[in-house]
Amino acid sequence: MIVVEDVHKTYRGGGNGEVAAVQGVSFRCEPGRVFALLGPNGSGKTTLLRIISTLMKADFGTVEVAGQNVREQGAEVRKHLGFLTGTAGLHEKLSPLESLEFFGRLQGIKGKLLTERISALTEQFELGEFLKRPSGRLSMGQKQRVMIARTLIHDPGVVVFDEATTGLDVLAAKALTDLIRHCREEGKTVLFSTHIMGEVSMLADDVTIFHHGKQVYLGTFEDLKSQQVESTLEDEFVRLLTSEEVADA
Ligand SMILES: Nc1ncnc2c1ncn2[C@@H]1O[C@H](COP(=O)(O)OP(=O)(O)OP(=O)(O)O)[C@@H](O)[C@H]1O
Repeated sequence: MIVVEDVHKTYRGGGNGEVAAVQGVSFRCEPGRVFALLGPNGSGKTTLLRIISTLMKADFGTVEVAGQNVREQGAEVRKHLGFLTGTAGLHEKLSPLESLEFFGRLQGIKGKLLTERISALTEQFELGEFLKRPSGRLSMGQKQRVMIARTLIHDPGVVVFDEATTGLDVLAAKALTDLIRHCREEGKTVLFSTHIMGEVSMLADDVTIFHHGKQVYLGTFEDLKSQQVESTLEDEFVRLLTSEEVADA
């Protein structure tokens, strides 16, 4: 479970003055459901996901992951959470096996348990053929599978994907969408960000739409569809964004 309550974050300094990236956001992601954070570029998605993943602190508001407060119990939160971003990379010289061992140890897993986790993930993501090859010599799709396995090494109950399909071809993107469905079947809490409505309609049970750091929609995907005014969901997404701009003006 992820509970986000009235979170605010403003970037200060850096030459561009103040940027109010997240402005009073609240929602709840339930176990066994997939929650999508949909928004255009610069709407605050990454900022919020970094706060949820303990990589950044909010100015105001609270976030709980698996019942733990991200500000006060960061280490505990990280035990329950896997975080994958589209910009994540692998150390070129380390093999997938070495990466998995390294990240497993970082999560406090060792010995027989670590060996068992690595062999389960090797099977699930078909890493066997290149498990000991330096990562610099893997294809994009192979690297992506290793990064997913690395994210899941500690079998987290909560999984967060930040624009994780960016730059992937259809097969690699499909592997990721299959994984998201698999996580839901296993009863995990899944939160993913995207700027693509098609990914939301393929995967999400619940959705919030971000614009300029504020929520212009929060509810189930079914309700979004049933309240739709425009003929396509893509047009409905644009309508929700532009009506918020009009309201702000
Ligand atoms: N470190 C930073 N310093 C100053 N401003 C920042 C910083 N990081 C992000 N911003 C600004 O905060 C706003 C929200 O950015 P964020 O990256 O959270 O959005 P996003 O929805 O993830 O965008 P994208 O889809 O392009 O990745 C943007 O206006 C961005 O320029």
